[in-house]
Amino acid sequence: MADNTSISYEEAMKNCAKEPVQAPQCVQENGMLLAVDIKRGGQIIAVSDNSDAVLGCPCDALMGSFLAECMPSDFLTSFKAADEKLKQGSDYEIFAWEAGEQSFFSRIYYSQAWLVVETEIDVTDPGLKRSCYFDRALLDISNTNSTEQTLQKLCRSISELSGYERVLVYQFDDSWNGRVISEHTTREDIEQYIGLSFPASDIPSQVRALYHVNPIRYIADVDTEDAVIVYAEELGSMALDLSLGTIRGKSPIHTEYMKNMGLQRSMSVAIFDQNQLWGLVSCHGVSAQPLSYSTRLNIHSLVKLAEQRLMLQKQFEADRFFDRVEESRKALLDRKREIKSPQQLLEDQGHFWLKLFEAVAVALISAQTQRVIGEHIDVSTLHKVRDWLNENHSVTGVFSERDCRLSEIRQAIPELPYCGVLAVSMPIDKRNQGWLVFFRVQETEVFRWAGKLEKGEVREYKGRQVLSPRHSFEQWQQDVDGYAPIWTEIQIEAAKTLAEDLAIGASAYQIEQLNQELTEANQRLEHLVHTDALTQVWNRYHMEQTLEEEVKRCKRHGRDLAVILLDIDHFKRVNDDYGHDVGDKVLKLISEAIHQWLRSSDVFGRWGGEEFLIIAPETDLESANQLAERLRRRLSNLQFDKVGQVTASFGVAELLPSEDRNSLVKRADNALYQVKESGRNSVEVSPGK
Ligand SMILES: Nc1nc2c(ncn2[C@@H]2O[C@H](COP(=O)(O)OP(=O)(O)OP(=O)(O)O)[C@@H](O)[C@H]2O)c(=O)[nH]1
Repeated sequence: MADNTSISYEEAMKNCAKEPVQAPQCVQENGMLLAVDIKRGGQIIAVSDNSDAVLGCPCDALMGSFLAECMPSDFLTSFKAADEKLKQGSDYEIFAWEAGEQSFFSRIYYSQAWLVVETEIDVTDPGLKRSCYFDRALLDISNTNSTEQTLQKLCRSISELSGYERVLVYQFDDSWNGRVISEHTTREDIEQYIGLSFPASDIPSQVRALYHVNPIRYIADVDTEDAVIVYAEELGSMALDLSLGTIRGKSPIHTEYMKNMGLQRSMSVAIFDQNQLWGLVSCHGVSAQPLSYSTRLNIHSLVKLAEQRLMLQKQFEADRFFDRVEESRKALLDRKREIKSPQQLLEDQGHFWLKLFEAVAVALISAQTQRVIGEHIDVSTLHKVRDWLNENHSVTGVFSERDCRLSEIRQAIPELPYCGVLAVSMPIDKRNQGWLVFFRVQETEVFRWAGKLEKGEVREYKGRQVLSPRHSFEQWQQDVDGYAPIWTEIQIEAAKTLAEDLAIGASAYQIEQLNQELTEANQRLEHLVHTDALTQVWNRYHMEQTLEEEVKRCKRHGRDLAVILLDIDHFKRVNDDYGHDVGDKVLKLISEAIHQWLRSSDVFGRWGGEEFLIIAPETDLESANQLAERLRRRLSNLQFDKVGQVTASFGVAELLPSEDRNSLVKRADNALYQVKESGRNSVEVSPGK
């Protein structure tokens, strides 16, 4: 992200990435190295030329001899145990040993078939009461409650423990620029880097890769010459891989970089988040001062403790976030409340989600639904978003984007004013995939860089263009547009969970809708089964059932029950003279009229053709007779379009204690027949009780 686009800069970056980050044939002079051939019984095949200064034994004397012959017994005992552990699979082992008055630390590891032994004298760190500091530091760090606090304590503790004048923590961004998020300095004249960003090129990829192998890099003193490793003659041009070591030689470019920064010594320790390089603790010293191996181990322990605290705090933050997500889920899936449509659920929860996801708009887009909470987005744009998501991301069901300039969705839908998009599919059904989509606006990201990578800082090194170590760490500010804040893993996970819940909500709602439709269909069916299609009064089936019930009820309670059977007179003529349609209309009008003239307790239905039945509960024969007479008169007074007057004949019967419904209707029918026989438009009563 550095402000450099020139070809020479990019080439130089690439060349830098090829550059080894160590001088392979050297070790720093604070320790000595020897390598042995295990197959040849531990014969020494490489020795650094400072062996005399560290072990008191010159290089020539060690070369070709066997470990068992030239190393003291205390070393050999510890070495044996450590070597066993290496054989069991550990990458490296360390152990302390003594010879005469002197204490030593050795670190052993394999470089291909050779076993490498690095040894340092255990110097006493001047002015430090290490154990007390270390214990205090452990307590301090383990009692911290926030990332900021943890890192502050870590920087301060390391500085106190080691005497480094500046200890800082870089956190990497997704482009591997390191931002200084915590810093402790011991002197006022030490420049502060807090808040500044160091470009990715300062810690290139091969350096970052090395931290995965060996999380500590220690430069004892930039000004001392490294010791050269001498190899046994028969090995020709071999080179040991010292990646697992701590005293590997300084790369000239790194040395120069440190000098430009005004540093005499440094140590950096990687901080990991689940095997991902999260950041670096970088310790800077402006004066030469030895740092014992054991203090370096202590610093590593503190970093490991802080790493645990950071991850715990991160988990705690994630838990808090998920607690809020859970709150929302409960509301979405609350079975006690009425079942709501997905749109209603979005309306209920949308504003809460906007805060939770730091978004400006959230939309639910499916074939049936387009609903947005927050900033307005028009429907046609929402359709395009859905179509684009269906076409490009329906398989994974997730799409997240933060970069305006690279965003495929922005290129496909230029009118979409957002560059931050997080979309998760709602698995309602495969053909009709719905999407829950969050939108963020672009924000200006401010970088305060420590120094500027200028074209002029590309230079020739070993015949090719490389980046020159920077001379200037002077601050400059760069405002980078075109990004929305990054969508974090937990936000993506939470969005997926909420979309699944919404999909469940949508299904429940669909089922509820279907149930309602089914109930309505059943009601319609019930109506059809019991109603006469032409006149919309009860049909014969219903009338028979009702009469059966009424007969039973009236007998049980000893109540009266009467029926009136009526038949329209000469109805055939109506059909013949005016047509069937007119006949139908007359039947409908007569039904409507009689229905209106009856009491609500009377049951009126079509018995067949132009014949109708009235069931009159709680009605004796005389009352039924009067009712029939009243109906006959009112009917004969009606005037029908084209047809004019229409009359009907009535047969009345009351329920006798001994009879059933068939007999009751039969007697009414007989009475009706008599009316028809004797001239029509009259009422005849079957003899009563
Ligand atoms: N338009 C129409 N006519 C019907 C319907 N149901 C029965 N009819 C007619 O009603 C007439 C009944 O004729 P008939 O049984 O001879 O009796 P009528 O002409 O009414 O004479 P009487 O009952 O003796 O007074 C027939 O022409 C049937 O076709 C119907 O749903 N619509």
